[in-house]
Amino acid sequence: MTMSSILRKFRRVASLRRTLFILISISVLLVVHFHYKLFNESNSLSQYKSVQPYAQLSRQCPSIIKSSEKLKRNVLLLSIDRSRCDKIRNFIETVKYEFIQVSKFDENSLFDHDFPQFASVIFCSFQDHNEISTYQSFYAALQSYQSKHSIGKIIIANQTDERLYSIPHVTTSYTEEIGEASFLIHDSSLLRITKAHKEHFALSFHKGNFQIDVEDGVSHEKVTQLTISDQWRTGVVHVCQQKTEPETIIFGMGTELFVNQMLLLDSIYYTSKGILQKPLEKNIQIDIDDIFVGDPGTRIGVSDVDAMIEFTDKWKEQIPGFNFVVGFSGKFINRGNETEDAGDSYILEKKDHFRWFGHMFSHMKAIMFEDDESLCKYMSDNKKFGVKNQLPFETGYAVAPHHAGVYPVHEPLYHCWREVWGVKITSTEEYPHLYPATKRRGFLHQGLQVLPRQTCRLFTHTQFYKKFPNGPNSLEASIHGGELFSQLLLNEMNIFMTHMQNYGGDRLSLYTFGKAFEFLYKMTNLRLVQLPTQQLADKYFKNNPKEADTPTWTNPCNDKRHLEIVPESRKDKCQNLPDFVIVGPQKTGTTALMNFLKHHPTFLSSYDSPTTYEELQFFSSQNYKNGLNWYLDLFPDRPSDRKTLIFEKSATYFTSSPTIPRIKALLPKIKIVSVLMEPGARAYSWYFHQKAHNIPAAVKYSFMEVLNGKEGDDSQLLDLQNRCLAPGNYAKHLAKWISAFESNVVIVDGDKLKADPIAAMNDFQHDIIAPSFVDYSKLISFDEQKGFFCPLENGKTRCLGISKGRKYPDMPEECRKTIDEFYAPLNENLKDLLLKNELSFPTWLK
Ligand SMILES: Nc1ncnc2c1ncn2[C@@H]1O[C@H](COP(=O)(O)OS(=O)(=O)O)[C@@H](OP(=O)(O)O)[C@H]1O
Repeated sequence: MTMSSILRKFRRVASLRRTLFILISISVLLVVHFHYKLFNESNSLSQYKSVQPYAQLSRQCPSIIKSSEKLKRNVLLLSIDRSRCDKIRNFIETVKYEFIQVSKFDENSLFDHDFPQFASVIFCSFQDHNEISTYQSFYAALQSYQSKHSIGKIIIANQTDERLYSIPHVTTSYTEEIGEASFLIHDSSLLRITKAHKEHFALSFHKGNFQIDVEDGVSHEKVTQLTISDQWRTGVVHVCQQKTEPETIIFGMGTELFVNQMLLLDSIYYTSKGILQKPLEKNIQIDIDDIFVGDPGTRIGVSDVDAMIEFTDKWKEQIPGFNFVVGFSGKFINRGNETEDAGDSYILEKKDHFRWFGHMFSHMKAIMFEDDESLCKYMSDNKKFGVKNQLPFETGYAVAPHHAGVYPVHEPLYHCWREVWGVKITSTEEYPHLYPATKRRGFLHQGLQVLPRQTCRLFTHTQFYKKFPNGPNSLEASIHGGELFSQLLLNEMNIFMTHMQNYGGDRLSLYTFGKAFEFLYKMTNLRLVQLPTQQLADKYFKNNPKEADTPTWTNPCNDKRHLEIVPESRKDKCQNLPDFVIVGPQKTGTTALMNFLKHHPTFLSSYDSPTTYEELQFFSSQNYKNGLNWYLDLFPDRPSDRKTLIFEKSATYFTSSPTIPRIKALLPKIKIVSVLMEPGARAYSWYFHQKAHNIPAAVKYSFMEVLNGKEGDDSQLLDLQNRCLAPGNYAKHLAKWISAFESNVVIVDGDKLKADPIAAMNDFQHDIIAPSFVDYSKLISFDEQKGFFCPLENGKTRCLGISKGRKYPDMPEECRKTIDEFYAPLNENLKDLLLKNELSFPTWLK
């Protein structure tokens, strides 16, 4: 090699180095600049503006004196038009206060001895307050209740409020403006969650806001004030208790503004004298769904891992117990570029800074595995990876890859989680549905505690601030008073799902949560804390005992997103759910009806259940815990070549209280078939049924003794009497079915079904709108030996077994008289109910 060629090469290398140096310097500058931009530049919504300071007002109303009364923890929502309460009800449901909504203003309906007490009163609009106060006796009774228990009231401007309303001591003026205002929250006596702010902050607001002015001489607190076009207005006002009026908190704008959401919580607390309160401490957990899963260029490197650790340490100071909870799929380690592979090794080295849970080895959906064996094997491979790398596992917790398998439930996932990992807790955003987020709930299934999970709008593809869906402002809005802020404010517990990609790129997760925590702590006195997941789950289900139960199963066919996460082989199953259910009551001829329908070409009955035979008793018994798939597997496939109505019958449904909401949730449009036999004959038949099963009280006491049982008698006798007679109060039970299923309730005349089933079955085909009509005289015939009509098979009658159509003596006259007297008024109620709902009368009722 000549000297000149060496020099040329040296120059080339030097110029390459120079270029590299310049490039690196530019990138460093860019990174520093962008990092600064992202983490230090304030956004428009949280920015404090320097407007002309407004005189700070001092507290005028007394500080809260906590009540020692044992009032029921209900919020009373009052409105003439129920829909005006929709937004407030949604808010109350989100924070999980119990509530009673009243829209009929007869004092007896509110204050009779059954009516539960309440601890806070909300008028859902100014108009409602105005109009309800004209129901004088009701309003007086309400005020006397409020004064007796020192309960204040809250009045909220609604978007339907379009004129001025008179509220005692207050004048309201309506403005149509929309725009940006400078806000100020004064230090008033009702603040608990909300922090007072001497500085002003900018906020955009919607159409329809009221300015509230209080009469001179009436003590009050201006809780919020805002300037619009340099004019000061009062947004929320607290009128202290007056001689004749309870204290009143008036919201000049609805509940959409986040400031008003905070203040509404505080107002409920204040007006209920502390009876309705939510803890100031909230639980948080941030899961990282899929470490190691992602295309090269989208993954995390060493510096990203360092940033995660740095933020963990910083957040630990504000959030005791904070750690990211990280899911891993071992197969994908070292599948990135060189920098990212270094990041993979580095996070394993720094494993103790995180809490880990196992995904699937290759991050496949659990629903791809139809059987337990292959799914469990896949999970085991991932566990081996975790054990080999000595990852500190978060005991008993896991999340399902791709959100699939937790809800709708994929049973093998539950099984393998328990077997391979000992999982006891998981979380999902799908129960009962992804939207609305405010209605997400937890549940228990197969020994697992399933917690609700929240979204923070960071998905695998959300990597860069500027490319945030709908622009960075939409992220900022969510953080500063929008969706993310509301979740932190309103939910007692938030498990958020993030992804590895949100820690690479612009590290959007660190940015989003950093800003969200900052804003929450600036605006509120709330404090966040993270618990180990087992403690979190125990706490959640203790605080929400109603959710510590089997989920209320919903139909995946009615939710596109749910249907997508049902295993391929089961996707069609929900098409087989029944079109009608014969709900009973017991001993009215329901089995005969079912049997006759089985002989019709276009009615398809459910299969027998392994335990309860021809009755599935899914909605009314422990079978409900077996899960939806158990129920679905008890129905035949719906034929594609002809129209068919699928049905099941369970006579226990008629009187069972959990059944109606469960059927309604799964099959909102289903038809409900009830067979009504003369109730005295039904009671007599039921009594002999018990006797045949050697139920001691039925063996011991005659039917007359059962009818005559009175207070103080043998408890077994009274129990038998109640179970014998109560189902015959048809009107009481039927009213509940009609209220839930309205015109979809079909009545079958039980006496006619027994005496003239050909006519009864023809009526039924008409009422249920059968896909094809058959003449039942060709399908059934009277069987002399049985003494009943029976279906014909190959020209011969095939009757029901000995337990249906028993032989027993006719009812003694004395009993008939007593039972007729008992049911006479109840049958009158039934007549009224059927008439009101345009349902036909059974012959025995006429
Ligand atoms: N065709 C036919 N065959 C047999 N039995 C008939 C028929 N039609 C109506 N019934 C009456 O049905 C009564 C049994 O009612 P259920 O089937 O609803 O009883 S159960 O609740 O399912 O146990 C049964 O009550 P008992 O006579 O007391 O056994 C019958 O009165």
